[in-house]
Amino acid sequence: VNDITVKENLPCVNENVDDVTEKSDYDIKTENTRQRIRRVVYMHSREIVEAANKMIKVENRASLVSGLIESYGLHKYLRVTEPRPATFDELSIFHSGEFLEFLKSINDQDDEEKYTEEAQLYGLSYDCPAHTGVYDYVRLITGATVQAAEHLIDNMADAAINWFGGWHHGKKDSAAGFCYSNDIVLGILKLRERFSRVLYVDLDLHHGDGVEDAFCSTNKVLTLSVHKQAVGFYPGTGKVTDVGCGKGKYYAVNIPLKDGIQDTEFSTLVCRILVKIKEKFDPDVVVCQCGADGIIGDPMESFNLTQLSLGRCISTLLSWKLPILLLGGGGYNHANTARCWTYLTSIAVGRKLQNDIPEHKYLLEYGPDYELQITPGNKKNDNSKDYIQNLYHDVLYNINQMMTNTQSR
Ligand SMILES: CC1(C)CN(C2CCCC2)C(=O)N1c1ccccc1/C=C/C(=O)NO
Ligand SMILES: [Zn+2]
Repeated sequence: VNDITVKENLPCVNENVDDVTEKSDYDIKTENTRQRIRRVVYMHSREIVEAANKMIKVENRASLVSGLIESYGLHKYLRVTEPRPATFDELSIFHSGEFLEFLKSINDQDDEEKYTEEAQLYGLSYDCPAHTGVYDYVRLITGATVQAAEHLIDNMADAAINWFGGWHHGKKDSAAGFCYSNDIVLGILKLRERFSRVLYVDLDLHHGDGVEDAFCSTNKVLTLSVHKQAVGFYPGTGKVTDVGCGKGKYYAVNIPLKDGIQDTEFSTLVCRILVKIKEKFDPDVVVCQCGADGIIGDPMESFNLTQLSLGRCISTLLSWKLPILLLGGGGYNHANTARCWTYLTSIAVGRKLQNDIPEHKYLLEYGPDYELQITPGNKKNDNSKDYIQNLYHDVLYNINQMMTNTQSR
């Protein structure tokens, strides 16, 4: 699918492009021909949807996400790109050879034999089982994220989307938290081949520990994670005092929150912190993990967000006009996750969407309202005003300790 020619989409503009002031017809015409329509690469193929569908705990979610995006006709505004599997060597840029050899060895086994001693060693256990074909799955998902990054490096796109990626708990030598590899770390390492400073933003309900750990001692990658923090809640890391180490001290930023936070409070806090980080760190490229398990209706039953929160964060990041990589992640209410990522895709391409879910194969999954917009619940908000105020100041204090990009050069 080629990206649309400008004349076709004259009436619609990217909502982030500055408004055209009063101009003559000629100016408006030339203005529109010159107007930047964001080039958005969208990683998608039947093969990756089928592989992602098989992932336990998110069965069939991939079909819902890609089905809803197509039902709104958004693929007409996207550069749909078939992902290629990552090679063993590409995966070993971050993951250990032993871990990869193990994943390869169990790829063709059927499910029973997997809970061996060795499996436990690599983070695969009863509550994080590896299904048949797990190595093929890891190659495809990770290859898609790395390839999306390559499009940004080659300036083939202004934004790149891989809703099948975003597995932020993956460790160098083990699976963790249902992440069998860490596609995000490999995507960031790919971006670092070309970009000097990478900003990583993690909007998932859970702390992005795998990505933070991988880059905790460098000042070239700033990791920002906003997540739930509660006793016994996975993974348990990500306190506001967790700021990174060595040369990377103050280049890890954590925003730990309690249950019940809503759109306005969440997006105001995150966007104010993003603006401060932009000023101090001056990133060249952005990677954003858009995990949707903080949305109301998710079985995690924690935050009280709708897709508007993530939308406001993405709009802020897009307004910076930096190359940006958007990734998926958690999200266990599959219809709401599809609603969220379809909405974010529409912001990236600058198209407004009707609230009625279009007629398509999975329409029934969106009952009983059949609407795109998610309605906030009336959960108690455990985040007091004081807690949010103090948290904001603590986070700002940490950011101000960061050497400005000029000082640290
Ligand atoms: C098994 C699933 C992934 C699903 N789930 C819920 C929702 C639906 C059924 C119970 C969990 O708590 N999970 C987990 C179990 C152990 C460790 C981590 C996670 C989730 C990680 C995550 O989302 N990171 O972003
Ligand atoms: Zn999560």
